Amino acid sequence: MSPEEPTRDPAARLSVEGLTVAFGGLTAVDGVSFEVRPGEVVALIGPNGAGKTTVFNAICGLVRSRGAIAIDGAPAPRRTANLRERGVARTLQGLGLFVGLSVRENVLVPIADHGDAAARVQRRLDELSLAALADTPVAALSYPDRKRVALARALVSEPQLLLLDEPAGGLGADDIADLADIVRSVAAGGCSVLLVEHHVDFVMALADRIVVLDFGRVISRGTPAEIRVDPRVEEAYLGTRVQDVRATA
Ligand SMILES: Nc1ncnc2c1ncn2[C@@H]1O[C@H](COP(=O)(O)OP(=O)(O)OP(=O)(O)O)[C@@H](O)[C@H]1O
Repeated sequence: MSPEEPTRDPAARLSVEGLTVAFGGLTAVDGVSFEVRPGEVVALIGPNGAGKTTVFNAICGLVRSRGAIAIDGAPAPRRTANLRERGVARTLQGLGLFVGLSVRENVLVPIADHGDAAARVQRRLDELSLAALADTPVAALSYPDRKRVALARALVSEPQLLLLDEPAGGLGADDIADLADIVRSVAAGGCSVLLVEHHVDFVMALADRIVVLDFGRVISRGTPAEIRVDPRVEEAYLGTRVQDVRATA
């Protein structure tokens, strides 16, 4: 296994090449390259501060970057507002929900001007077991329920590329298992998924491929089975998460 990017796939849904992001004197992301193919689940993992969220933010045009980011072979839009038109949706670590609005109103936001919006919203509410909470204000929901609302809101626009920032964070084992099922079914429908995640068991069970970052650079890439036995990953984590990685082997 090598941290080098394999030959570029012209059919990649997301292609990131030589991505570099600097904040003042700090190079937070340094020459990162990877691809996500249609229907594939790719996870970005790495220790705190490795640059994972910055890669996401660069893909979404939220930070200035160098290098090339392409969606379906064409340069990614530089403005977040245009991502949806290109079939991209993301969830945020902070969820970004309108807590005074109901579940249904929150999920409606991205497609409010579509003629079939109500039916599409209902379908996502059913799929994510949120129908019984449809008219409840988000402020009254538990954190796991709020996370499902954020996922429903991302899915309602029927994205071709779904970016998930720490989707398992703050969830218990049952909710994580449900989440893995939902992500698998989204990918089985052809949507590509890129996720940033600290929950190693979740990643190992779900991802087709993993890209490991440390200090802004790709230090390893491969299947979960390859990542588990890579000494470079162990060295980067230097602690309990490596034991987690091994425990699932
Ligand atoms: N807006 C910013 N201004 C300055 N430095 C930043 C900014 N955003 C991130 N950084 C720095 O860039 C580096 C990468 O941060 P980033 O949040 O991408 O890491 P991460 O791998 O997502 O970490 P975590 O797992 O803790 O969320 C860190 O050193 C961080 O302090």
